[in-house]
Amino acid sequence: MNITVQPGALTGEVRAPASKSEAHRALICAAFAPGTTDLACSTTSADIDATVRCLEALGARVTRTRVGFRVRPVPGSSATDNVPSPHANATLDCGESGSTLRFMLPVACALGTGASLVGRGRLPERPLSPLYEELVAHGAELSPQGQMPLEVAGRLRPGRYELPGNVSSQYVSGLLLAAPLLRAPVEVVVTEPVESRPYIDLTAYVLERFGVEVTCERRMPDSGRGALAWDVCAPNGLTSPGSLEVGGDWSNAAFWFAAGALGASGVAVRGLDPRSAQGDRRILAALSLLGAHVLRSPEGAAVRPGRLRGATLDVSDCPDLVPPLAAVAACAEGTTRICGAARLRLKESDRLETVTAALRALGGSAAVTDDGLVIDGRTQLSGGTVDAANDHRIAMMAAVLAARCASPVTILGAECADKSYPRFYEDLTSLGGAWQKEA
Ligand SMILES: O=C(O)C1=C[C@@H](OP(=O)(O)O)[C@@H](O)[C@H](O)C1
Ligand SMILES: C=C(OP(=O)(O)O)C(=O)O
Repeated sequence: MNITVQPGALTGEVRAPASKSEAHRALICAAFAPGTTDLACSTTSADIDATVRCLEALGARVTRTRVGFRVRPVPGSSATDNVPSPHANATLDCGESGSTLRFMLPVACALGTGASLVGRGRLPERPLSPLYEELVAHGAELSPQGQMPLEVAGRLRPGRYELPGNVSSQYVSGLLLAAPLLRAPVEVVVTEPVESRPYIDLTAYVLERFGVEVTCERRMPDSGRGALAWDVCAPNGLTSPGSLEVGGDWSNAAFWFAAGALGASGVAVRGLDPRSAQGDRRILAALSLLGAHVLRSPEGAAVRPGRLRGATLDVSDCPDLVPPLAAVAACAEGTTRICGAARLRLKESDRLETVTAALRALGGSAAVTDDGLVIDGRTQLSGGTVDAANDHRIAMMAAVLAARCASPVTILGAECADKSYPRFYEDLTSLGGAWQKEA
């Protein structure tokens, strides 16, 4: 689907969709915790649905309720023995979701009943190394990397796992989510710098809601290179909290906050926890640094335009904020340097290239550096055609940039927003955005 968004400021208030990062983690824990878990999760998305599909293929029963999901665990996850016995050799369809693949792979290895992981789009090309090698070193038998289906056999052993901190935090989260299934101590040692660290903390936070203690301490190994070590010991596996709320999604709300900074009288997003474990709530601090006016509330926040000026932004802990931040930087006076973003090359698209291409297509000025972007701001952009490159965050970035364009913005492949935010264009309309589908 190609759409054209008319120039014009957005204004008003929307409710944030449910956090996809929290939903993946809560669904996986619930699928292996004895008893029924009710997850309050107001919306779903293609990525969340991919995790649901994988858990159902293993034997969990997940139903959509009025408020979210009811999860009945994989057979065998009972209060007495709690030894899951999933469907053997299940096909786990991860769709295009990197989180689903990187979380379900260690989980499938820990279950030890064989599985076949499949996926689409850019997913088969997205890296698994060195998680792959660590899994093999601990008893998993995996078909060659880089091709799907990825066949899983063998059974993972507990113990000490070592990973670098600069490829994907999803590797660490996947091992932590698999650890309670092993019933013996698991230690994940991650060499610094540990990028996307808030996502690992979010995993620990959700595991703790399911009765699993996760500790983290800093180590200084003989090599002199610092490391963080996460320890999980869950001899009794997971315990369902009965019900759990999935918070609003700060990563997706960030597009509306960017629209507020680029607009006329501001945009508010409600349904966001100001104390959320999601690292992307730092969007507010970053927009303040760029000169926007931020008003926090217990329910979320509102952002109004200010005198926007360039800044240096280190995004190593919040890579998903780059598209909305780049949109604001493109309209801020002076130069913005985004650093700590090398990993953006490994997302749904090579996001350093696709953000740059999108800004240039709309008349902005941006260039890729070794670990990020340099953006020179303009007060107004021209408008034009952006290829979303099958990347939801590029489509949403282009849509909010229409606020500062002189002529319309056409987005090719705009439907990819469904990956994390199927209601995005409806919410755009409710904020006064005018758009139509192209024939
Ligand atoms: O664990 C998660 O939920 C995520 C971790 C991050 O990935 P990396 O750790 O690979 O940067 C982030 O970009 C992704 O959208 C979601
Ligand atoms: C990179 C993302 O997700 P995933 O890695 O789960 O595909 C994203 O949502 O921007």
